Amino acid sequence: MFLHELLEVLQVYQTANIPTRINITDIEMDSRKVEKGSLFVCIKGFQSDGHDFALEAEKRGAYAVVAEQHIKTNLPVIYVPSTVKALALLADYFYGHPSHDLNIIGITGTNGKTTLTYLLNSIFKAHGHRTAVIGTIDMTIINERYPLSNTTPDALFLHKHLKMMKEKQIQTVLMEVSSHALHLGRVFGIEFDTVIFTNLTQDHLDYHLNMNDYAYAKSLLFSQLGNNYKQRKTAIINVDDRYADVMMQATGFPVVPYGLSDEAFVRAKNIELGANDSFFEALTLHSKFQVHSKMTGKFNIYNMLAAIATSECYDIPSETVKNALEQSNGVPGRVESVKAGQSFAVIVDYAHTPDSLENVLESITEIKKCKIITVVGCGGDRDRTKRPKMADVAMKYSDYTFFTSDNPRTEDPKAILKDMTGHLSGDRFRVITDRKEAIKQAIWSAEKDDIILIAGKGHETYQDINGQRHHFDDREIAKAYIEDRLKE
Ligand SMILES: CC(=O)N[C@H]1[C@@H](OP(=O)(O)OP(=O)(O)OC[C@H]2O[C@@H](n3ccc(=O)[nH]c3=O)[C@H](O)[C@@H]2O)O[C@H](CO)[C@@H](O)[C@@H]1O[C@H](C)C(=O)N[C@@H](C)C(=O)N[C@H](CCC(=O)O)C(=O)O
Ligand SMILES: Nc1ncnc2c1ncn2[C@@H]1O[C@H](COP(=O)(O)OP(=O)(O)OP(=O)(O)O)[C@@H](O)[C@H]1O
Ligand SMILES: N[C@H](CCC[C@H](N)C(=O)O)C(=O)O
Ligand SMILES: [Mg+2]
Repeated sequence: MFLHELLEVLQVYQTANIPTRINITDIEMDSRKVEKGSLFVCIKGFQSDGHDFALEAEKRGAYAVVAEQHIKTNLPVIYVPSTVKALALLADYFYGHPSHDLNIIGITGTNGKTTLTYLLNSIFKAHGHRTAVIGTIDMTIINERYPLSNTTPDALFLHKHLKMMKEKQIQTVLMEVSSHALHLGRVFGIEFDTVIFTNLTQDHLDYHLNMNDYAYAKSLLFSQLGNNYKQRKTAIINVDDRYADVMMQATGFPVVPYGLSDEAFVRAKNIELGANDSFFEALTLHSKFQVHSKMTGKFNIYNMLAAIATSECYDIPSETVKNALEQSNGVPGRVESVKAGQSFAVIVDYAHTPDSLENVLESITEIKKCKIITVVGCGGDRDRTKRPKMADVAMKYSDYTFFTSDNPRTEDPKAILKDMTGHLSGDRFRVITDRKEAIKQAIWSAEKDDIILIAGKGHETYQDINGQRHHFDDREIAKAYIEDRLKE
């Protein structure tokens, strides 16, 4: 592809010093991946600055560089105001606008994104679509799984893999869109067809200045839905959330409000929440049907309503939606039971925010027969202000809590635990830094009909300590200790 085409994409017309007939064979944002013929885009990061690697890119054979500040190199340099946006636009063009030919459903919100991608994936598959999922657990293209290091990968990765999906005749892509991704322009240039807002509660206040700043980042998904009103696009919004209006105001496209209040176009009535299942009657503008799901918790009713609202926009028959929801076994690491024949329940859940922890504990409280024992920690290098709040939530609902490490990352685990528990007193909790030991003690302390909640790491199969990932799976560890105890 000639450089002049890419310059047009960036609307850079003063090209006197740039030989425009250079043939660009690849676009890279990481100097270590540059090969002969690449266009290297310098991105300012949190650890390093891509502008410092232009020389390395040149040595590796780059043909040109895109930068937002002055750099020294013998290569032609295209200066732009934002290299992040330039990267997204270039990638979109270079890979042939793949998002235009795919049905892309973007989901944002503090909690429920992964769950919703799974529910929608089941529904769209049942409707006969070839699907792909991009999110926290991995990227799945039909049945092939690819690990990801971010919930929402960078723009270069996204446009490249959307092209791959198009080549594999994927029709529908279900994609989690994190607030970091929106703020850092990772989804810039992606043509979404449907966008969904689940909810907004506290998280990531290490990154966003405050809740309004966080809400603004989320609203970008709605404002970036486009402005070609001839296209069929929809925003599906949880109308019960206090930030619903922020999302609604950000788009001019039709909004389908869902929730439990009367304003919702897609609602649930006669909700019954069981220990391992739930029942409700779904009411939409066009249909009414009953759902008996294997998932429980009021928050999962919201997730199912969002899935129903979305399906209706695609005219998926309610029978298909009902069957897919009823057959869904939920999501790995989300309210996942660990069973090895013990007389008490063990639930592993990914709740890592005050609100999700409260939701899951509230649901467990509704079904409890005896004590609730919680094992929970907070991740390092993340929002510190959520730590005491999560501890308070754990104490509010649990008879006994083991506070322990999550992923300490580069922080001292003891300092994280001090942030969580420094203000607590009494004898209803213990601090055990070693997560394995905390799980062991929780399992050995449980009595018949108690419920143990192991929160925070869900599906994760590692623990990040000082940048080193060690194999660690709450479900495996819990199961092993239950089996040990049963042998006694
Ligand atoms: C804070 C943040 O989002 N950081 C992301 C960022 O990394 P960074 O800014 O540290 O990058 P950097 O190492 O400084 O590098 C800057 C530039 O220099 C380039 N470089 C660097 C070294 C070199 O030798 N040559 C070179 O060219 C890099 O390729 C890059 O273009 O860019 C990386 C590549 O895209 C991301 O993987 C990384 O996410 C890190 C791992 C992360 O933890 N992010 C979290 C906060 C995050 O994004 N989370 C959300 C989910 C949140 C949620 O909703 O729960 C997510 O979407 O994952
Ligand atoms: N709609 C919801 N509202 C509130 N809490 C929820 C909702 N759905 C799930 N949860 C809780 O939040 C946890 C995380 O759910 P899920 O993984 O679906 O969210 P997510 O938005 O993908 O999170 P992340 O930002 O980490 O990717 C679950 O384990 C559950 O405890
Ligand atoms: N996507 C979230 C995941 C948090 C999971 C929790 N186990 C932790 O490590 O803090 C984040 O990066 O903040
Ligand atoms: Mg997720």
